[in-house]
Amino acid sequence: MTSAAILTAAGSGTRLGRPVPKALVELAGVPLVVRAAQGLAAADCLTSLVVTVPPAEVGTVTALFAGGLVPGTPLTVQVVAGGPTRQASVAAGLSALAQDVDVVLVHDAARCLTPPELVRGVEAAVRGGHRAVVPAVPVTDTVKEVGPADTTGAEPVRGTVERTRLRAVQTPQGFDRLLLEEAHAAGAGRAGDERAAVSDDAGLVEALGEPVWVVPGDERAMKITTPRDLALAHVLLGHEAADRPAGHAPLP
Ligand SMILES: Nc1ccn([C@@H]2O[C@H](COP(=O)(O)OP(=O)(O)OP(=O)(O)O)[C@@H](O)[C@H]2O)c(=O)n1
Ligand SMILES: C[C@](O)(CO)[C@H](O)COP(=O)(O)O
Repeated sequence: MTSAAILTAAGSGTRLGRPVPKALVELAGVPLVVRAAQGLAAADCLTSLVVTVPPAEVGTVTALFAGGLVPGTPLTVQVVAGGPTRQASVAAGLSALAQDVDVVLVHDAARCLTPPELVRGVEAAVRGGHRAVVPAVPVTDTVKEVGPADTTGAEPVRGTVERTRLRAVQTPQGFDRLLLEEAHAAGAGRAGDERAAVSDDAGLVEALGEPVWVVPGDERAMKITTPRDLALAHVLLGHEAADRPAGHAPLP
C-alpha cells in the first residue's frame, strides 16, 4: 500500500488580487503550486500526487510538471480539474487516486513553504493508526464571539473563547483513504456551494462523529492568502519581494 497527496490549487486567489490564479503566482521565480509540490516530494514518503487546478489551467500546470518534480524523486504527478469549492476540488482529487493508495494527505498549494518534516510527521501519524490527523499551532490572539452589528457597524461581544483550547489548523491533513472517502461521500451535498462547504477535510470527518487528532504544526506552513502573506513568505525565504506587481508600493 502507498501514500499519496492531493494538492489543492484550483482556487482563484481573489484575496491575493493577482490577474492569474493564486497557484500560478510566483514566489521568488517559482509558481506556488510547484513549490508546494516540491515540498511534498522532498518529504520522501509519498508515491503519487494529484494536483487540482482551475479547469482552464490543466494544460498549463501539466506543462509545468512535464520535466518531473525533483530530480531523483519518483513521485508521479497527475493534474486534474478542480471544482467550485475547495471541498469539491478535494473530491475531484480523491476520485483520481490510484487503487493502491491507502493513506491520503490533503495539502493547500497556498501553504507552499511547508517543511518536509511536517509532511512526514502527518503521514507517519496516520500510518501509526490515527485515521485523521491535522497539524495545528496555538492561537495567539484572544478570540471573541460576536453578535449582529448595530446601526453604526459595531458588533456586541457575546463571549470570550478559552484560548488554551484553541488551535489554528494547517495542512497537510492526513487520512486513512477509506475514512476520507466516506466523509466526502456523506458531505457531498455541501460541496457545490461555498456557504455550505466545509473549510477543511477534517470537518467532514468530525461530521461523521469520527475522531480527528492534532499534531504540532509549523509556522512555515502559513497560508498565503493576502499580499501581506506573500511578502512574509519572501521574508521567510530570505528574498526581497521582487514579484510585487508593477505599481504596488512596498509594504510598510
Ligand atoms: N475551488 C477551490 C478553492 C480553493 N482551492 C484551493 O484550496 C486552497 C486554500 O484556499 P484559499 O487559500 O482560500 O485559495 P483561494 O480560494 O484561491 O483564495 P480566495 O478565497 O482569496 O479566492 C488553495 O490552495 C486553493 O487553490 C481549490 O483547490 N479549489
Ligand atoms: C484547509 C485550511 O487551510 C485549514 O486551515 C483552510 O481551512 C482553508 O481555508 P480557505 O478559506 O479555503 O483558505
